Amino acid sequence: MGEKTENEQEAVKYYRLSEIEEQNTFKSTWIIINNNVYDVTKFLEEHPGGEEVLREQAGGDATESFEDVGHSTDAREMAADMKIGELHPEDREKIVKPQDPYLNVATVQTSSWTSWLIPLLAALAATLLYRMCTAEKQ
Ligand code: HEM
Repeated sequence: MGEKTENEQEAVKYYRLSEIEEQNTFKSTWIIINNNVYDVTKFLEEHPGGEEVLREQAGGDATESFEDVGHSTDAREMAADMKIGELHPEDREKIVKPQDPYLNVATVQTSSWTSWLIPLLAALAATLLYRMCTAEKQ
């Protein structure tokens, strides 16, 4: 009793990202953590961190938020009970979130380039204006 056969242990259910993304409702809430898919529908109300944070991640990758909180071993064991499968290997690269901050950094760098160009132009304009004014007096 309770013993798993070799087949049961090996059988991993793979879900495509598109299927997981649909499970973002009250009726069914799935989240992805480290490429594992968890059905947290029944856990929403019990979550010590609140249901809101889980619903925000519903249907998507919650790895970063989950790790940021520094969940206990207990929490990880609870998660293991809710695991229903894994993200399809072909879809794993689609959820690489850490790239986003780098994209943001690039955007910030572009805007800082314009932020020194504008004062430079303003300074040039001021110099020209000053020269024009002093020229009139001579
Ligand atoms: C299956 C997934 C999850 C399980 C089983 C779980 C379980 C738990 C448990 C047991 C705690 C109590 C503290 C601890 O033992 O570490 C906790 C706290 C917390 N969780 Fe989760 N959690 C899950 C996913 C998430 C996700 C995805 C987020 C963020 C989006 C999150 C945010 C938090 C926060 C902010 C706390 C801290 C609450 C506080 O200290 O007041 N959790 N979680």
